Amino acid sequence: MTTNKSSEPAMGSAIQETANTEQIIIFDTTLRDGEQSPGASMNLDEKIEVAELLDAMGVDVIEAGFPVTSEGDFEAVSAISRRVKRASVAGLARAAARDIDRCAEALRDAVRPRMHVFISTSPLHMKYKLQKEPGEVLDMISTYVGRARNRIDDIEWSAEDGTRTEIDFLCRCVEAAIKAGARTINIPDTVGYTIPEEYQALFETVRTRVPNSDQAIFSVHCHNDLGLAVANTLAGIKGGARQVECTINGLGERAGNAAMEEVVMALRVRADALAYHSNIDARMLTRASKLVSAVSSFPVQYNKAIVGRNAFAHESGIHQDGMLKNAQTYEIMTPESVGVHKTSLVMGKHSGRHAFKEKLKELGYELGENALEEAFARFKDLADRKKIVYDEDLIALVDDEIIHAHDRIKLVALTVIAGTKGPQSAALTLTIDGVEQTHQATGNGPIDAIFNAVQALVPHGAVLELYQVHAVTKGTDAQAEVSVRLSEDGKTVTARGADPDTLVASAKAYIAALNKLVVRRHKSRPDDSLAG
Ligand SMILES: CC(=O)SCCNC(=O)CCNC(=O)[C@H](O)C(C)(C)COP(=O)(O)OP(=O)(O)OC[C@H]1O[C@@H](n2cnc3c(N)ncnc32)[C@H](O)[C@@H]1OP(=O)(O)O
Ligand SMILES: CC(C)C(=O)C(=O)O
Ligand SMILES: [Mn+2]
Repeated sequence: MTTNKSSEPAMGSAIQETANTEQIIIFDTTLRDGEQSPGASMNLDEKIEVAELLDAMGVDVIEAGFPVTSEGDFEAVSAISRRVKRASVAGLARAAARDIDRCAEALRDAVRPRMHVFISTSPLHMKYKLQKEPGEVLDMISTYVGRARNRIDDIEWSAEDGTRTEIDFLCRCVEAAIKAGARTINIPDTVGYTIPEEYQALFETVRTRVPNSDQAIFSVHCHNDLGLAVANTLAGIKGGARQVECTINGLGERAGNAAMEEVVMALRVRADALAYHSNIDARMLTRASKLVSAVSSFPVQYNKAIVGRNAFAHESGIHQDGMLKNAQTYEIMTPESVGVHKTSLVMGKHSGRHAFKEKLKELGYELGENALEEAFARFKDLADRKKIVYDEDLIALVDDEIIHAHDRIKLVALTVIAGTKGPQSAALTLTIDGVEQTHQATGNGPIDAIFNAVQALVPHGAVLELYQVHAVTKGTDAQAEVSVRLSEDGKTVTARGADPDTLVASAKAYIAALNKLVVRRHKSRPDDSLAG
């Protein structure tokens, strides 16, 4: 489906160049926090493939894993460190000697290694999880950030559960981390608890109150427990954060992390309101989404922003009409800008004439006004009965329309009683040369009953040589395509009928074959009457 891609910018929809805006560092944690999603484990080769794609698409920091957790994680971080040449490669470590030493070892071959040390700072986490006093945690920050810094220059420190931490204590922790050598300070919303205004204010306060805060880059790391991960991420940026931690498809613990594709495109599409940019090649977002979905076995929800299969699909007639006139009426970014080949105008029961006509044109059909109206009415009827109307369905429908426009026998109605308790019966109404006639017949099965009813209404001596059914498309609501071959006086005709109801398709096919036979007969016996 081709849509009119007007170059005229619509309000708020312009995709702007990023030259004069500040850069946001994109820290991808698909391979670490993303892999913490239950059931999302990836093997080594898969992780390497994802890391290479992240590197190619312009991710600044790739968090490759948590080396102390297992041999597999250690090997993944080591292997990715050897492969990735452009992005920084990060490994996670608790505030513990073994974690830090293992992490440094795993990052040994990285061109740009980063160690990410974390410890909880909220009263709840310190008391129940770590079972440590705040003073002990403060000391651990100094000790272990310092230990990490002795091994690697680029150290990030995270205040786990930062958004539920007392602000004075948080400021003291951040100050200690910077003093011990941390270059990046991450204040995660570990449990997805914060709201945008609060998160923005948190960054503003910490940056104002901590001495030497300008020596560090502040980072956001948001979880989606309340569905606010991306909103909070953007608020954190407004509060002064310049690094965003995110994952492809929003994969991550529980409800997931902020989705990279959403953050990147929010920055691009709303560059007028948010004066920042990332270095991500957005055209690779869809590919990355598909890869991560495949390797993690996590399906992408159909209506997922940016990368969901419906993100650029339109079914409603009014929207489709708008799209055909100017794509910006219903799209705030082009599908191409995120690597989707093109907008799709999905044909369904909400579609209108403009889209139907356009779709037929694309399939190679130019119908006159009357034929188009008739085909449209039949399409609506089909769409009412079928969830998705595929191109093949439309082709079957229009071919049927074109082929049968001049038929002398037409199907009007069919009611069949079938099931275990026979005999099966069919009540069939046809128009024969414009006159409506009905007959009820029984048979050995519903198809036999239908064919007997046809035989009664249009008596003929033709022999049924073939009856065959196949599905036009997939799914239990697929159209059945029935082929029927009849022979009479040495003449053989074959015809097809399609319908989601196999019995109706059978009746159509039989009637279509009779119509062809009538045409043949007509040539030798022009005055032949059809009705029985
Ligand atoms: C918010 C996040 O995403 S944090 C990252 C979460 N990711 C993971 O947990 C990855 C997988 N984890 C694992 O494989 C294991 O938990 C390991 C290897 C890390 C540790 O395993 P174990 O030694 O068996 O400890 P376990 O996981 O049961 O408990 C965690 C221990 O670490 C301590 N701990 C937790 N966080 C930290 C921290 N940041 N710094 C120091 N100690 C910490 C806990 O207090 C607890 O200590 P305890 O044994 O003295 O009570
Ligand atoms: C390890 C940290 C950064 C984390 O994932 C979180 O707090 O959510
Ligand atoms: Mn997290």
